[in-house]
Amino acid sequence: SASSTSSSPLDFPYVSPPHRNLMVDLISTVETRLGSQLLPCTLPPDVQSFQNQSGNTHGCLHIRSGHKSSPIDFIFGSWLHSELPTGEALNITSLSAYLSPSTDAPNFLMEVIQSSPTLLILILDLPPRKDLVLHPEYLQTFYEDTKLDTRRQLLDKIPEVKPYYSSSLYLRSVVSPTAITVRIEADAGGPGRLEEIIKYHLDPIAKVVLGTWLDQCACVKREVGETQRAHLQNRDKLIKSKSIEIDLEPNFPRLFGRQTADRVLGSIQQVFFKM
Ligand SMILES: C=CC1=C(C)/C(=C/C2=NC(=C3\c4[nH]c(Cc5[nH]c(C=O)c(C)c5CC)c(C)c4C(=O)[C@@H]3C(=O)OC)/[C@@H](CCC(=O)O)[C@@H]2C)NC1=O
Repeated sequence: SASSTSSSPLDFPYVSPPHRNLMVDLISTVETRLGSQLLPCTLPPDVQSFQNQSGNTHGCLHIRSGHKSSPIDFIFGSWLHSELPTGEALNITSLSAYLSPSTDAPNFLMEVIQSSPTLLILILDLPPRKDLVLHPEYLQTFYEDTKLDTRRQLLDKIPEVKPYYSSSLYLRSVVSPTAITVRIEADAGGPGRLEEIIKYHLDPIAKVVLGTWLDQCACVKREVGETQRAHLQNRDKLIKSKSIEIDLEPNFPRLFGRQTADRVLGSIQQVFFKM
């Protein structure tokens, strides 16, 4: 149906063209590949797009749940723009996909946080959904055989790329051994340098990681026993609530005011926990 292939209204208006093109390309790749398995976004319009009283902070959120028969739990894309008192702007763009307990394959996570024209943080990973020490075959299948670490090593070669350590030890524990968590400071090369790194390095690498997730995680049948499924359900629930707690709860009330933050977080929880 038309709704299954509708391009999402996420137009990422506040970021540079290479950054916008990357996000739009990734979302259209997901919608093309998985659109037939996804329900349309059912968030209220004032949650799909929201802003603070003074209108200097805007957010846009698009979440599509998978059909009951689909291994996709939901996929969300979002952008957040906040003008800082210094005149600079904070831009956060994200694309995440959560799989349902019918499969134990990894999820997909990408967050790009830009806090100045020359400083960008990239989190790009397939977060594991099973303990890698207890399940070495899981490490082999999703992280060794897919050669994901070569992408991380490629990025490492760029002089402006440095490791990024989230202030949250919990989030550091959630990502995979091949996770890309970097900060890119490109002030030396002038304003165009950061756009160049996004266009020629982040773009192709993000597309390979998403392609790996689509081919090896979202579209592959995995056998999950009853007890394993219950364990997965619990683990997924914990990660979802911790992500909201760490990502959103510290910032949303401050950025949007209590009323808007409560409305948006309430809607997110309804979709995340199928309430
Ligand atoms: C599962 C593994 C995860 C990892 C590894 C992870 C990483 C990080 N996210 C951060 C943030 C972040 N993300 C989003 C998008 C978003 N998140 C959710 C969650 O359900 C929804 C529903 C949406 C769409 C609305 C916003 C709005 C936002 C912030 O404001 C916050 C940030 O940038 O502050 C500067 C950072 C916080 C910790 C830190 O400062 O180090 C850190 C980099 N977040 C994970 O979930």
